[in-house]
Amino acid sequence: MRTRPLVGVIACRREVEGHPAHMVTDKYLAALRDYSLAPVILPVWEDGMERDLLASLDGLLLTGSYTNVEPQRYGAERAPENTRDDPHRDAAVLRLIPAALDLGLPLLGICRGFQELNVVFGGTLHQALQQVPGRLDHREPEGDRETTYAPSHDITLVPGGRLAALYSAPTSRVNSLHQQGIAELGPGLVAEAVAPDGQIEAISVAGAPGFVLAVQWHPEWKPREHPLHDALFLGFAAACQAHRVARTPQPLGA
Ligand SMILES: N[C@@H](CCC(=O)NCCCC(=O)O)C(=O)O
Repeated sequence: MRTRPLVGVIACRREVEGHPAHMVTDKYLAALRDYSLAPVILPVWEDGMERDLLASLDGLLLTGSYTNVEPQRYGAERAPENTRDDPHRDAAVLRLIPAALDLGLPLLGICRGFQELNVVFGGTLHQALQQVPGRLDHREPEGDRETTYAPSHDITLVPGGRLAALYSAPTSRVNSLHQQGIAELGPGLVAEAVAPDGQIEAISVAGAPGFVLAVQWHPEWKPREHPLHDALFLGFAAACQAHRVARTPQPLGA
């Protein structure tokens, strides 16, 4: 009897040894495992298989990536600083998100995944926050992984929001490894946390019945050591577990 909820994890398209490949860095998969979730890597195809894939899953994780959503997806000209694309992922995720929401699947977006949710809802992105007057430089600090994923700026949670319902403190301090960020928030999305410079750092979908949250930072980095990251994954895991129970036929008389 399967006990762990299955969570789809979107891949990035890469080339490995000259072959097209699908890639997910291990920390996303390890974080799901550490919260008793079973990760399933989802290929980034455009063949309409998303509903078949999602129908057997209990959650969807949209990971970060060093690539960016192509600017034409939100009607912008490419900025010179915007040099890394993944059109396969763009095409796949822009189909996966509506399908997951339609199925009522718990959804957690991280960094690029956060930006993807905004673009799917018709929002736009700053392509180089460090060039935007009044914005901090949100790019990752120089150093080893412990340095780059260490908390680097504060966030303030929006009182009464979905994120605040998971984590009671009004502020936290999060890591920051992104050059892009929300410019215009997509219609139907709700800001859940902001940085000191006003940059939106967490969003949810207005009226979504279940767990649908996306964050600009990286909670998958040692989540058990950071109370807010831990609260996010505990909330996501509980939602995926509830989805699995609801999907699993109960024996008569149970
Ligand atoms: N490319 C976008 C999103 C940044 C992002 O997802 N970074 C991920 C770093 C690698 C990882 O931890 O997965 C931007 O620059 O804003």
